[in-house]
Formats: sequence, C-alpha cells, structure tokens
Amino acid sequence: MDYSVTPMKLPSPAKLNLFLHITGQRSDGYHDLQTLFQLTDLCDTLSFSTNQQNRITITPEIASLATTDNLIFKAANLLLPYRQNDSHGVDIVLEKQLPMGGGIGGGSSNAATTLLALNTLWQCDLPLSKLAEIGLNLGADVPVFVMGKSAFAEGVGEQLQPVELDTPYFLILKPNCHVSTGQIFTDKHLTRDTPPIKISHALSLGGRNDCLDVVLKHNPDVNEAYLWLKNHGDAKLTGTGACLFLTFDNQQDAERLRASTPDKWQTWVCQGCNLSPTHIALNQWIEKNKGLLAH
Ligand SMILES: C[C@](O)(CO)[C@H](O)COP(=O)(O)OP(=O)(O)OC[C@H]1O[C@@H](n2ccc(N)nc2=O)[C@H](O)[C@@H]1O
Ligand SMILES: Nc1ncnc2c1ncn2[C@@H]1O[C@H](COP(=O)(O)OP(=O)(O)OP(=O)(O)O)[C@@H](O)[C@H]1O
Repeated sequence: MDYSVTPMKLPSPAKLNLFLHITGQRSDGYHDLQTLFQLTDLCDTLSFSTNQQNRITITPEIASLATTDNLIFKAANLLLPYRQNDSHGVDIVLEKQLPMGGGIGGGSSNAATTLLALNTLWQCDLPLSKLAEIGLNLGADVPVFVMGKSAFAEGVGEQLQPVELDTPYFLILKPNCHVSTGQIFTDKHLTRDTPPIKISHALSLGGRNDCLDVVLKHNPDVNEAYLWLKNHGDAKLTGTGACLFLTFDNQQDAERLRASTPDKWQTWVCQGCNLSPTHIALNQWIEKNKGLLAH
C-alpha cells in the first residue's frame, strides 16, 4: 500500500494550563500536578508523506535543534516497532508557528500529532491509550494531545478526565526569554503542597498557577510582561511559562488589546476548543481515504 499520493496534513495545536496546582513531589523528583488543559486552535502544521526508502526526514530543520533531538523524530522512532508496512518511511514537513519552550506545549503537540498520523499511515492501529503511554516517554504533556480533548489532569499530567469547557478567545503573549522548566521545578521556594481538589471544583476555580512567583523571580522579562498584562485583566501563566495569557468573551476585544501590545513581545489571538483540531482533521482524512485503508 502506498499512501504517498495522499499526503496527510494535520494541525498540531497549543494548550493552555487554565490553572496549575502542584500537590506534591514524587520520589523520582517529578512533581504531582493538578491542571486544567484547554486545547486551542493556534497550531503548527505537519504534513506526512510515506516513502518507500525506509527513511524518516523532517524539513525544514529547526535551528539549533538536531533532527535526532526533534520530538517529531523521536515519536516516529518510538512507533517503528509497531509498523505493519515494513518498508515504509515518512517525509515530514513542519510549518512551525508555536513558540518553542513557551509553556504552550508545541513540542509535545508535534510529537502527539506524529504518533496519531503514523498510527494510521503505518497501519499500527494502536488504541489512543497505548499511543498516550508511548508519548508519555517523550514528555508529560504528550498524552493530552494524543487523547485530543480538553481535560482535567492529575499525576504528571497523564491521568486525564475530559471536560467540556467554555471556548473563549485568548490573547497569548510571549516575553523575550526562555524559561527552564527544570529550573522552576527545582527552586526550593516553589509551592509544592497545594491541597488536592476534586474535579467538580476544578471548573469553577479562579486559575492560580503555583509556578508563577518563582517564574517571575527568575525572569525579569516575564515579570515586566505580567505587570503590563495585569493592567488589562486577569493575566495568567501557562505551564512554567514564558507565555502569559488573558481570556476574552469575543475576538474583537482580544484583537484590540493585541494591537496595543508593545512590539517587543510576540502575541497571538486564538480560541479555546474542546476537541483537538488534529483529531478533526485526521478523521476527515480517514473518511476521505477509506478505500485506500481497506486494502
Ligand atoms: C508544566 C507543564 O507544562 C504543565 O503542563 C508540564 O508538566 C511540563 O512538562 P514537560 O515540558 O513535558 O516537562 P518535561 O520535559 O517532562 O520535564 C522537564 C523537567 O521538569 C521537571 N518536572 C517536570 C514535570 C513535572 N510534573 N515535574 C517535574 O519535576 C523535571 O525536573 C524534568 O526534568
Ligand atoms: N518539534 C519540536 N517543536 C518544539 N520544540 C521541540 C521540538 N522537538 C524538540 N523540541 C525541544 O523541546 C523543548 C520544549 O518544547 P515545547 O515547545 O514543547 O515547550 P513548552 O511549550 O514549554 O512545553 P511544555 O508546556 O510542555 O513545557 C524545546 O525548547 C526544544 O528544545
């Protein structure tokens, strides 16, 4: 079976952590979290074409990131043992829009999109739960993108309960710095003892992020952007940053504030969604190519 005539083009969305509580630290050093993941329609795009040469390529290269370190490459390699059509490799074209290391999960999302695409193209036919388990080896945020639904998450982010959230608009702002997730999680002043809450409370919570104070302390640029955004509403940090966001009922208000944001910061306006754009596009591709898949 050669699918190369029908490249599969899939969006790879960003997530926001609407709140992030750290409820404890495990013996392996990792932290137990409770968080509300909202998927968004702000996306990278990945195009997958199978090849007969058994090679995995990614173009264009991401500057200062070796292909072997790219989570897309790692995800494809983790799926290789499950491939049913042995001679097939894949050529992947990445259109990157999501800022890297910004707390919106771009790398994790790219990995999840790759697992989902190749699960079909390589006819692995693994259930989503198995793909999520494989993806967890690449990062704590991969499972939510594999499962493809906005969700309340516990553990390190892998214990997921899908939720139906409002779908407001967001202004996302990226300060001009990179926040090291490892540095934030090793700071001795990090809040690590927030009492666990029940999912029934999670949807009505204000939206505190336990990493905020430590992130602001280490990163003056995030602090400056946070103070600016706070003048315009209930500014929040996603993940361990650096990205900050504000919520809006309508797109016009979000765009208006975006237009007045100082040029030195990158900004995006997007909308929350409950179902991942990746899954919607993948299902459409499968529907359209049913005939091919049946062979
Ligand atoms: C903060 C979140 O963005 C919330 O969605 C994620 O939990 C972060 O997930 P991630 O970027 O995939 O993080 P990883 O690359 O797995 O971890 C980077 C480092 O952060 C620390 N880390 C990460 C996640 C976690 N629950 N506890 C931790 O202590 C670990 O020292 C780890 O070595
Ligand atoms: N395809 C990829 N896209 C982006 N980053 C990648 C990719 N592959 C590997 N990486 C590496 O992973 C790091 C984290 O990327 P990512 O964009 O997921 O961070 P993040 O938004 O902070 O995620 P999180 O919220 O999960 O912490 C990057 O700094 C980069 O070195």
